[in-house]
Amino acid sequence: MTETATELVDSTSLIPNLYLILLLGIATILVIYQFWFYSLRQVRLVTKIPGPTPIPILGNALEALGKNPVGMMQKALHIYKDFKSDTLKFYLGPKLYIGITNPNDIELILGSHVHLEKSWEYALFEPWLGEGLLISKGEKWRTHRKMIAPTFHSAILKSFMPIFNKNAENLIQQLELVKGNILDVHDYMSGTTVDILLETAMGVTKSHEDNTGFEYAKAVMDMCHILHQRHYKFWLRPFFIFKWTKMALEQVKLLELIHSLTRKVIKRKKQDYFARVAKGESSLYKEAIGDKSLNDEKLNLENEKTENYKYIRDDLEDIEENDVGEKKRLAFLDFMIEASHTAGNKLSDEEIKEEVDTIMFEGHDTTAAGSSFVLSLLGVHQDIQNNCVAELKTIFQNDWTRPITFVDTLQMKYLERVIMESLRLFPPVPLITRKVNEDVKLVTTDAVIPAGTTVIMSQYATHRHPEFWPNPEVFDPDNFLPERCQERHYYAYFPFSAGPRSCVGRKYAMLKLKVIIASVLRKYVIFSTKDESEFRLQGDIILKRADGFCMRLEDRC
Ligand code: HEM
Repeated sequence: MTETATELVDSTSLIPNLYLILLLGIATILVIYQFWFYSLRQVRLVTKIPGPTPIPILGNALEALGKNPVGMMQKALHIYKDFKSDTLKFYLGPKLYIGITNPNDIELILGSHVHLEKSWEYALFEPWLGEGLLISKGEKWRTHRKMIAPTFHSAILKSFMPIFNKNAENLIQQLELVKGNILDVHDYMSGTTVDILLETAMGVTKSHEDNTGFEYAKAVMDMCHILHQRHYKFWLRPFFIFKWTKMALEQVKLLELIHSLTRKVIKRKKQDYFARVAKGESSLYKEAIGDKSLNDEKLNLENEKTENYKYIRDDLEDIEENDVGEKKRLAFLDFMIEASHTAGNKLSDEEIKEEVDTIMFEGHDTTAAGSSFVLSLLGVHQDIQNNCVAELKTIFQNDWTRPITFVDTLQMKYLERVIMESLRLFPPVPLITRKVNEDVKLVTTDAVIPAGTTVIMSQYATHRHPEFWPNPEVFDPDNFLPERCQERHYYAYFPFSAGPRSCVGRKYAMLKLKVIIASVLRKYVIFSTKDESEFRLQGDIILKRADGFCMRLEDRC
């Protein structure tokens, strides 16, 4: 053989060798990875918990790849049904997630004063909400919650009734233009909810501030849209990737608009506050917290009474019906400014801004989806719609168009059950997560959830748990008759979460839902264009119908 021929043979035999070395290298890395992975304490502790088999390095991430929110929801439900287990585990990379659906286990997390920390996924909200109530932790969360909870006091909520009524009337005027046609009611609910929040949280209407109120409302809706996108397109979650996208530029603009208006309004509201103090006006916030400041023990008792038990029955019953005068009709923001000037409290302007932004975010999409599901279900279940109307007739008798009073809402017992049942089948927040910082021994299995794990609790799954709900898939408002509630495990139903970190706005939400839905029902008969089994759900931050909340409204004679 010539010298050139030998060189050629040597160089071609080198190529397969390189592949072989590369393959061997990868195999060795994978073996070492698997060895390391299975030696982790968190992995060893949960071997008894079932779940899809993770692949090296990626864990179970491929299950979600290429899926839109509808596909994600379907995939999650398939996995849950396939394993037929109350406890499931999965991994994103080496990160462990455990889903629990049995109320006895959920109580260990939600009922605890220890497991209060949100998981890292909530960081997505930080650029908008800063360290507002939804994501703050530790002492900051405790002190802020203590200051802010009284701003949702019944006396204050009652003062919002005229705003709820005025916006319900505006809604009806918009619906008048499209009655008889097929419409997506969510568009209308979303707009109305944002308008109501603008007024009740910030004291701003769309006509205020040279159109800035209008722009603000739109910016809130657009920001919610960006958050939803980042939620399911999980590769957009890390900021170092997201910051290169067009969406990030849009987010910067939207947040500039949102934050600058909030700051401007805070400045103006502070001047109003000092003017009220100079005039010696009495404070509704002080009335709400009572003369004594709330000490921790009282706060805990309040939590147990209201957060854990009362809202399942009529959480508004404790309010007397005496009118709150026009001059006292203030917004949450005014009350927060008062709170920040109440002895013992500390709340900077920036912190007030974060809390107002949090209310705008938390209160918007949740109630828009909640009310849209109620209307969709009433459109399907004509008999239940008729029962609601019969109740409204006994309340309003011959005066079918007058504004809805607070006392009226207390009498809407059947409608309340309808709303609760809708929140059971279609909870606007379909799952919540917590990071546990200590090991948690579960009640329903031998397993221990290791410290550092993200625990997922799905309202959607637990609200349909056959052990706790006799006909879980059937829409039956009587599930919320007092006697049935008493028999059921308290943590079988938690649309507003439960325990010390539950939704601070739940009474506000229930009151607003009653006014909006009763207003629509007084005016229109609702016809759904689809049967309930045809609703296509998308598992986003907020549960929605991917097929739209389509219905037709006809005049109720
Ligand atoms: C149907 C309507 C609503 C539903 C289903 C709902 C549900 C929830 C849920 C499940 C949580 C716990 C979230 C978590 O742990 O990650 C929560 C928290 C919260 N919600 Fe709501 N919510 C609703 C309406 C509202 C409204 C109208 C407001 C304000 C006006 C509000 C303000 C808040 C706030 C500030 C928190 C954080 C509480 C804390 O961490 O201490 N929510 N909500």
